[in-house]
Amino acid sequence: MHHEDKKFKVGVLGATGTVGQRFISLLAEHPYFVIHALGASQRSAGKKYPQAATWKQVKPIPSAVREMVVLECKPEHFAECSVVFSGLDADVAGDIEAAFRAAELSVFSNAKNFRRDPNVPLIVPLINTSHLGMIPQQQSLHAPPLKKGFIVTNANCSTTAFVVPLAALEKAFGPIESCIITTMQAISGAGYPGLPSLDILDNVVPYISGEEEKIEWETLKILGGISEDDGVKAFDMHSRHPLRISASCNRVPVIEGHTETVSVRFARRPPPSPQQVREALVAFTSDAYALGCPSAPRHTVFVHEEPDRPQPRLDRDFQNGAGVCVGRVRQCRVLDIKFVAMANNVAIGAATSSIINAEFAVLKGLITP
Ligand SMILES: NC(=O)C1=CN([C@@H]2O[C@H](COP(=O)(O)OP(=O)(O)OC[C@H]3O[C@@H](n4cnc5c(N)ncnc54)[C@H](OP(=O)(O)O)[C@@H]3O)[C@@H](O)[C@H]2O)C=CC1
Ligand SMILES: N[C@@H](CC(=O)OP(=O)(O)O)C(=O)O
Repeated sequence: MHHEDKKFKVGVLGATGTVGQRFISLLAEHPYFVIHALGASQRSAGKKYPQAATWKQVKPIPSAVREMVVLECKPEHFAECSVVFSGLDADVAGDIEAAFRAAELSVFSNAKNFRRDPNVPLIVPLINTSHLGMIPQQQSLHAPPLKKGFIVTNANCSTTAFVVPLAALEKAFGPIESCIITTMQAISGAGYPGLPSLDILDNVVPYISGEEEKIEWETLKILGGISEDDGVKAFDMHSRHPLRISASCNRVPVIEGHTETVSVRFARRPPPSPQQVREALVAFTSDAYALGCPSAPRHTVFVHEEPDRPQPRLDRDFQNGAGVCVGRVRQCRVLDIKFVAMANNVAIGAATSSIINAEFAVLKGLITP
């Protein structure tokens, strides 16, 4: 679609990390974006990328990136970029992303720092791209008001895996009243080098700091709409139909792909049957795919019929990890319906989400060179 010289120049912040590396792999041959600058910590700045990063992707480092020198994450080094993708450590993402926004850059972030900001969209691109509608208010409330700069976040990777099927079910059958979720999360979710092998091999760790609270809170922002009162917009936090969520999070010895067991109760009585649920999940299509975002998956939710799927090792690369896999849709004797969901935590759980969000923003004219 875009010729090489018409592509948007983009930067990657946190370019040496797990998510940053996935950004680089995905952006290497992107139809809209071309990598122009890479940022990381002072430890990496000044080094050529291959010396700064411990590269762990299946594909080799793209040739153009091999010659790039890593920069400090200062906006002046990224002045020629229109967009930056952030895979920054949350300890530093807040201040750095705010500085990039103030310098009129469009920031698409994986970090948690701005997810709760009342003017920052928290977008899982397969379901709530409409929340981009908050950007003009975010820009106008900034001092001084911004013309091009903004921050868009994407969700926690565990939230992403189950909020997509939840959105599909709410679209088909109305509000969900309660939801119980248990996660089995991959080691790569903890970044590189992650947990020591002696902690995670032959083991399950039943605690991931802050994760359960994030899942329970983020889901409400993502599934809620945007309300408007006296011209002021606000995320409605699913408050018109309160949704109760209980999450239990576990780290398991899987390298990539978060698997989750989910049980839901619908407000509607009688509830839909397992077959109706399966059909609704299959029928669900994202606006991002309909609009033509190049990275959006054809199957937003792929429903497995085999009794032992999805499995992270077998299913995490299906559709380049950009969709959500669901299986074992069946009746729940306590709530209404239960199923298994699996999503690639580094792809749709992280870098792919930011990239689809940015593609959508390009197609909607929200990003200008
Ligand atoms: N991994 C996953 O599945 C998911 C991760 N996330 C979020 O994405 C972000 C990145 O995660 P992940 O890639 O796993 O983390 P990593 O620990 O693998 O990478 C962190 C990155 O941040 C950089 N960094 C650290 N300190 C500084 C600093 N002071 N200034 C500038 N850059 C710095 C590192 O650079 P250097 O190499 O120089 O130290 C590195 O590039 C986090 O906020 C995480 O919570 C979100 C969803 C899923
Ligand atoms: N907490 C996730 C990864 C992560 O970094 O999440 P967040 O971006 O919400 O901090 C995991 O450990 O698998």
